[in-house]
Amino acid sequence: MWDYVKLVVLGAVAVLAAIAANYAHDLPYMVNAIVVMLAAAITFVVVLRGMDEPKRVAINEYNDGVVRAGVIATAFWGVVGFLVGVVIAFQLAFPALNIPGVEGILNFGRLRPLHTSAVIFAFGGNALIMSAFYIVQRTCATRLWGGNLGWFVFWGWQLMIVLAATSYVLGGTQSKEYAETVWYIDLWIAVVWVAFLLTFMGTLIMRKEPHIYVANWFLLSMIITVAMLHIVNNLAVPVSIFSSKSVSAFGGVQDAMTQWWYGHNAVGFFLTAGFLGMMYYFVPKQAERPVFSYKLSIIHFWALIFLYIWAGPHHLHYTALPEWASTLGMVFSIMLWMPSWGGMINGLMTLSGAWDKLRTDPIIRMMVVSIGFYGMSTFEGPMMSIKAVNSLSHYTDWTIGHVHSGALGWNGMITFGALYFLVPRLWNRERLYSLSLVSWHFWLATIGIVLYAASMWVTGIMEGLMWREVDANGFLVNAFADTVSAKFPMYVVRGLGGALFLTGALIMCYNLWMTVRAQPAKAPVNANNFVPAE
Ligand code: HEM
Ligand code: HEM
Ligand SMILES: [Cu+2]
Repeated sequence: MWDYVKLVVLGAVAVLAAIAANYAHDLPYMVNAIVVMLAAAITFVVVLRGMDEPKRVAINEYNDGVVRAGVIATAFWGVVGFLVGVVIAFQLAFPALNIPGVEGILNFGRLRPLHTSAVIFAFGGNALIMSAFYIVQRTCATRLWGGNLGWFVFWGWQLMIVLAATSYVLGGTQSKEYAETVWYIDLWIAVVWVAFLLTFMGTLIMRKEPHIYVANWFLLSMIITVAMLHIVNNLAVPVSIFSSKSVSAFGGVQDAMTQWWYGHNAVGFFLTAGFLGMMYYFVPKQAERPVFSYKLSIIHFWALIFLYIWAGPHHLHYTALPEWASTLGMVFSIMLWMPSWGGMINGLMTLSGAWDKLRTDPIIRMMVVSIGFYGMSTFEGPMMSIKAVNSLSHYTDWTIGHVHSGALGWNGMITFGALYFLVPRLWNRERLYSLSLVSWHFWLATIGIVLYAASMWVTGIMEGLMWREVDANGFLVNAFADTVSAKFPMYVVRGLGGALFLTGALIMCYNLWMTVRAQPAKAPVNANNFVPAE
């Protein structure tokens, strides 16, 4: 019966999407409608073919299939996102790479949001979803709640990524940074995200373990806050149901403030709180030590979520924003330094008594460097939020360097650590294929990040100073183009740093692939964790 309902819904969606494609006002809308039509049609066939198959029941407590899929998606989108990053880095160094014939699709302006969304939402998002599903099952000692809802979240998220990517390159955007997706994709994100919340909450409620481990607090706060930020920032009225264009519910400085309330907390909850959830689970596991101070982790949690939400105005210093709001953002950002370092210390000190592992275990080394970069970027951030500093750093590459020491160092490295931790366990392998390849990855990534961050500090401070320089009569000394040409060598260095980082990620993919293919399986396994129902 349920399968018939699904078929009717999917069939209807496919037909409606075809009609929408026919009436489309613009190209991104039409292509998106065709993608939806194909996705619905493929799902229709999958459901239809599955109808005759005997239903199976789980014997194993955990639903690991969806986590395995998440691991593959994380690695895949990571490589795609880093590759686009390297391309746009070289486009900035060599403008000729904005190739004339395909300029409308592959120029810097179209590829930049493709990069940011690919790394944050496709790579980071899949990393968060799969770790949340893994961690919540382990720490609650129960199977993921909601039957196939976890799979809906997984595939719904991949569909979102494909829709976003195809619309960006064709010019579909609502021009809000990190929230470029047009209105109907935003609606879909809300649906998938609520399903994610339900799966996670349902599992927490069904838990067999009385205590809720702190990693789950971080993950849950991430899911709830992102839902709130996403919905408010994307409030808009579509121009037509057949158009990708919409009009924002906010205007002027209110629009800017809402956007940076969103943008800052996307960093605070998506790229920080969620990844801290990963840290609080995977670091103690890999180190085989308990969290250094559980009490500190609770203080860290409440202080972090209370302070983060107020700091958004530091993105709008010296704009039309009222002075008091800007000062408020600055003060909360500076206070934020403390819980951030509390978390860093808690992560690092978890290794106390196991420091020797730094020599023997390249995965721990990766996690430690990740926490180190977390500490560094959460020191740099509060400093940049001070108005006097921001008047130099804002609009310069210093911001870009700050972003990537957080993104590559913290988010990238902790995710790599988690992937190395998970693959042997999820595929029942004795060990990773090669630890020396992990070491190679570690060094390539670390050197890549250092090249990236250092070159951006140099260009950032240099261009900030050049923009300020005035002669004795008060006239500006440098034209904007002078700063651009002065930055050229450093842009090449940044591109090379990115290429090293990407190479490391490719080595990781090979290593993980060989772990699954070539390593002996552990004692008897029932790969699917399923048996026939009778
Ligand atoms: C191979 C690795 C990477 C390279 C080469 C790279 C390169 C770039 C480049 C060239 C830009 C545009 C800078 C500009 O407009 O001046 C950029 C922006 C950005 N990238 Fe990356 N990136 C990489 C990885 C990542 C990762 C892993 C993340 C996040 C998890 C990330 C997040 C961002 C963000 C948020 C921006 C926008 C920054 C802003 O507007 O201030 N990148 N990246
Ligand atoms: C205590 C923690 C942090 C504070 C107070 C902070 C503060 C800041 C400040 C002041 C800016 C520059 C705003 C501007 O001049 O436009 C900024 C930009 C940014 N930061 Fe942080 N930061 C922190 C941590 C992080 C971390 C850990 C990450 C990444 C994982 C990160 C990602 C970003 C991004 C993506 C931007 C660029 C936004 C844009 O203009 O597109 N921040 N941050
Ligand atoms: Cu911010």
